[in-house]
Amino acid sequence: MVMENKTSLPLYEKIWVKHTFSRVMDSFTLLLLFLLLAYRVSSYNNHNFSCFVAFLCESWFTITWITTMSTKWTPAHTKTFLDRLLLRVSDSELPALDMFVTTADPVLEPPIITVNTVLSLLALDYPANKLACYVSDDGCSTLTFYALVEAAKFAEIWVPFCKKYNVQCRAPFRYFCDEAMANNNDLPQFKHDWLKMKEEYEQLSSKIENAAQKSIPCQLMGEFAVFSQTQARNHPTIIRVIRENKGISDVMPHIIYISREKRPKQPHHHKAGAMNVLTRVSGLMTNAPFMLNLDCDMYVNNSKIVLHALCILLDSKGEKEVAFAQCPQRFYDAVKDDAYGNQLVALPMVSQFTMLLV
Ligand SMILES: O=c1ccn([C@@H]2O[C@H](COP(=O)(O)OP(=O)(O)O[C@H]3O[C@H](CO)[C@@H](O)[C@H](O)[C@H]3O)[C@@H](O)[C@H]2O)c(=O)[nH]1
Ligand SMILES: [Mn+2]
Repeated sequence: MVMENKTSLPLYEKIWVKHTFSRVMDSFTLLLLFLLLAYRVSSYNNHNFSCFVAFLCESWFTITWITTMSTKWTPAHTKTFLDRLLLRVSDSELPALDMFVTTADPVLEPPIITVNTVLSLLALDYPANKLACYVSDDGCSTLTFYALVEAAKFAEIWVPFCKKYNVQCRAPFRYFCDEAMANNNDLPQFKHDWLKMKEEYEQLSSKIENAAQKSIPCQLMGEFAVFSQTQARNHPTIIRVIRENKGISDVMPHIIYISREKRPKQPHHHKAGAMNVLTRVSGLMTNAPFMLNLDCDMYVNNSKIVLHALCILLDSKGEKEVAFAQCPQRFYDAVKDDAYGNQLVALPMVSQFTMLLV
């Protein structure tokens, strides 16, 4: 018997979920929809306007139904094998990664939220010298820049703390929400470090909060001077390296602030425009073969997420077939009963219910 070479084992596996019953039901529903449309066409009468409107609405519903169904047709769980990846690729061989965070408005998207997103990225379980975090600020906000400069200082203690105690959720505002976290580690030093870290985070929050209360968040001198002649929608490009990684022993990744050029009559193409600039600037500065993108109101809740994604992207099959890996989104601080439907829980239920009405 030949022992299987450990380095040739797949790095991920797709586990298909069986759902024959719901497939049969969905196919039946689709058949009913087509029959209904066929009936509308066959009984079409030029003078019956309501019949025409009904036909249009039902056609639209059928298209929406098919689109929704196609996303649920072949559900699968993806299982990744981190141990196999780490056997195959050593720390020094792991590829570099450029991480992009976009923010657009310091009022609608408070900088403390963006700061938490950035902190969760800086503390990822991945060699820090391979990581660069780029923040695109479409609001060209002194406050956002100030918050990032302060966050970079806090990160110098936050990142080692997360790694030392293997913290799972590395966005401090979520981590410190749960007092139980203070007691879930038996190391004698932990409680002391936890309290200190909480205090430091509260100081960072209040610094940013105080700066937000002022019309000018801080003195526009030194690295802030560049903001003295800018307007949110009329300014040249600003690129600032907030923190530079100093090599293999440094635990902090690069942090780069970018506010792309904006002119009043020039279309900026929203997030797509920002992403375009991020890829161009990072292409010149670090040019990593992989990119990770988060909105400013998201955070990483699994510190090994990059390794999981690499299991898919570096796998011999995945390498050829997969262009990107995306995590399912989970929502925090949702409004009771999801009144605005943000969590997309209601959509499948509504489409089933509408079917009943049809
Ligand atoms: O001119 C802009 C407008 C938006 N954004 C950023 O783009 C992201 C998403 O914008 P948002 O208005 O929050 O859209 P959402 O509907 O909440 O986001 C979802 O939908 C977007 C597309 O509509 C996707 O790009 C997002 O990834 C997805 O989370 C945020 O980080 C914004 O800061 C910019 O950088 N520049
Ligand atoms: Mn959003």
